[in-house]
Amino acid sequence: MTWLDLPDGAAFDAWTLPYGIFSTPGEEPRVGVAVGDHVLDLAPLAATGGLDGAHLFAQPTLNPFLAAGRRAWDAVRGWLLELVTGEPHRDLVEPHLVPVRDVKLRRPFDVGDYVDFYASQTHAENVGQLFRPNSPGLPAAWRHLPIGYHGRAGTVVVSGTPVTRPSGLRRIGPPADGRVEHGPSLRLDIEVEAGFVVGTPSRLGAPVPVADFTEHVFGMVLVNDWSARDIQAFEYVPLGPFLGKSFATSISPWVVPLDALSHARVDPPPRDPEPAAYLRDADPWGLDLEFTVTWNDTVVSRPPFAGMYWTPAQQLAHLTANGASVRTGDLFASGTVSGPRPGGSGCFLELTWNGAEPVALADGSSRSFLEDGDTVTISATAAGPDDTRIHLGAVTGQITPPRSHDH
Ligand SMILES: O=C(O)/C=C/C(=O)CC(=O)CC(=O)O
Ligand SMILES: [Ca+2]
Ligand SMILES: [Mg+2]
Repeated sequence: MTWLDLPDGAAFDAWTLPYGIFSTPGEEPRVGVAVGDHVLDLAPLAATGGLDGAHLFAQPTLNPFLAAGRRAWDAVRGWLLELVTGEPHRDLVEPHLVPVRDVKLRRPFDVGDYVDFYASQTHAENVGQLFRPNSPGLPAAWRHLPIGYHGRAGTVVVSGTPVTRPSGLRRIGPPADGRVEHGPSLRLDIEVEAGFVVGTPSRLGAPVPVADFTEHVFGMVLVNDWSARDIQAFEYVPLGPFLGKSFATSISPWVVPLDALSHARVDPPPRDPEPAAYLRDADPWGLDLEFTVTWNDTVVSRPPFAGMYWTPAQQLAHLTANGASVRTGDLFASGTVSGPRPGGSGCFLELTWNGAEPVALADGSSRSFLEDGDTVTISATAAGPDDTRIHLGAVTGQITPPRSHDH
């Protein structure tokens, strides 16, 4: 279906066509589209190929293209699909393919507001048991609305950015001892999530109906919501996560357009109770995505996204239900993706049951939480055309030691 010579394996195919920001030595960062092991340099291709709006791609961020809206996104994707599938376009396209090994990938968009949800029932029940052993499993509101919190947009970093181990106040010893100390986190964790990127803004005072999701949301990134469990567990009552998560949130460099996920739509789980009218959808859909979590060189889990209780469209409807508006570049993440079966944990808190059941890595070592020098890579696939699975890229990060005066 494509004239491109694509490598086998984990690379993007000629259908996914994700957008990112890349630079080459001595040149300005600009918009690229990933295919195989190449990046398509969109601005000069659009200029020579006669596409309107080439200026949207000679930019150091995707925001102008995100703001251009659904009709522009559809037009550019249609044009790209035509170019990569039609052999006659080869001479036009080939001069604008840059080997991915020669480029530096940047944070793909300027993040407006960042919201993190809590949509996996398994994750909510597990964290409930571990953090609140004497309380009911799910919080009272959980089945009525998609619980979330506003996170820190300014510390959303692109894949590959080192993550410094945060320091903070945490309990030492049994809670009954009441000892609290300041120091480097001893329970540094990951959270596997899908992040949704807003293109078209909404108006202040005008909630976004569930059915309008695709008018506003451009696409998806992979998210690692790094979490310092000891700092979080001490600080979060009653206002929620603060310093335990705000030090860094990593996203993949490539934003996969929603249209590339059209074959991955699945029915969400049954709802009980029936949600309020503003959260109902005539045609509700979740996504069949499968994540893979690699800790150093060992695959430690494969969290499935299809069973997430609240859908991205319900999350956007909820986020705006009080009249709060969204802006171009806003990011909202699904919440930790943990499936009900063994091997599906989306964080190490659950995988190792708060350290009680360490995991063995391929090098013979074992882990409960992250150590300095550890690298975690989260990749994902989705159901694609013709029963294929498409690759959605990866988000990776390595832990660097705490700043020296924090010891
Ligand atoms: O249940 C809690 O107190 C905390 C839960 C989390 O840390 C998870 C969070 O950030 C939301 C999510 O990713 O699902
Ligand atoms: Ca999270
Ligand atoms: Mg975070």
